[in-house]
Amino acid sequence: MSDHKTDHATKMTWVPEASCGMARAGHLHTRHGTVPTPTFMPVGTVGTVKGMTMDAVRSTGAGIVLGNTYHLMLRPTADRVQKLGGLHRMMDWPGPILTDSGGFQVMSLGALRKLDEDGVTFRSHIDGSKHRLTPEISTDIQFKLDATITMAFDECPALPATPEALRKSMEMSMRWAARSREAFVAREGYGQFGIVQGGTERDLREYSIKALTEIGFEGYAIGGLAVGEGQELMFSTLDFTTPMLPQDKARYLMGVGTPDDLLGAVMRGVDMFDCVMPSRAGRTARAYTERGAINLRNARFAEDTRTLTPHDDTPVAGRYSRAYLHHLFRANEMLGPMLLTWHNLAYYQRLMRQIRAAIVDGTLDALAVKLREDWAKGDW
Ligand SMILES: CNc1nc2cc3c(=O)[nH]c(N)nc3c(CCc3ccccc3)c2[nH]1
Repeated sequence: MSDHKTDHATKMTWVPEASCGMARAGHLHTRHGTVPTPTFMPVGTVGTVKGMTMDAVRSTGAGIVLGNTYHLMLRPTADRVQKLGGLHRMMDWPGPILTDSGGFQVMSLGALRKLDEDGVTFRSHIDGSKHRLTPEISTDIQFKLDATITMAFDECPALPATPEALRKSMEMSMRWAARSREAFVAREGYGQFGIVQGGTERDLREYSIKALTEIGFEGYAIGGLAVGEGQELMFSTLDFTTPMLPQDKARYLMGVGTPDDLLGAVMRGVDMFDCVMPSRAGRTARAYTERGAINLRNARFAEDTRTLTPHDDTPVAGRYSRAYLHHLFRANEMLGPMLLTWHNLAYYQRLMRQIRAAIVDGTLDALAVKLREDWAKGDW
């Protein structure tokens, strides 16, 4: 008797369109719409992409936004989000939403925590109250949030770590992945992603992929990276990890990254990305441009009448001078972080569109050379 739960494959599918070397262009079809990949997903941790209305987020071309089990279970709680109609209704975002499972945030945010085979007990960084996350609790919270894509509950070990410690952590995450899948309620157009662990060890990554693909998920995330290992180790880990993943499922590299990280990871077969950098940089006067990043608090921008980028495809890009943004940040005006977050997210979306178009017309290698040259040139 087959296990009906896992056989009842949800209709979330990733369909390839073109490839260029290891890079792929495709579409992710979900209950809340279809998203072209490669795609960059803005982080909306507590039900908001900080400083942005969802109309502004949509204007950048973003397709999927992220939410966070850890933050939302603490405030306003999963039950209240469910009462408010789920994240889509509460945030007024009709597109797909991916929520992380919370384990990563507990490790990096939760002050005191106790980890055991069953799950993790931790105290809220907001009011010190005690909470518990297990694969079942995390999966149920993501159901109440009405996440389009649910992430398996895992442990993301800090690097550097010994191969033995990485193996123990990865094996527990694989047991948790099976429990997460068991707790997942399959619905038309919804999906659950398994998270590959194993640090930078090829044999552990191989074991993890085997375990996850035997369980069967609608997509696979590469976890355990972007935790300080550096770009070289991240890329070398991708070099042997992505080829072992199923060709017909989306791959999501968690927590990545800078524009140069995105380019290199797409060229190594990754389809989906998330990173707080463009948003966080927007709040700290750091602007991403075609010529690298610049700090708008710097006095050299005080009378610089140029815009941030030659493109004028967003309400921000072609309208505001560097001098004005410099003034807003010096004056600590809230419009500064709002406009610069908008600009940075639009830059990331424009970059992903450029990369995707180059995959489709087979010119990705030439684009990579051009992008890296321009980033190295420094301000235009
Ligand atoms: C910045 N680097 C970074 N490395 C990560 C590794 C993991 C990992 O191994 N497991 C899980 N579950 N998440 C990770 C995350 C968080 C990504 C996220 C944040 C916000 C919303 C939705 C998703 C990571 N982020």
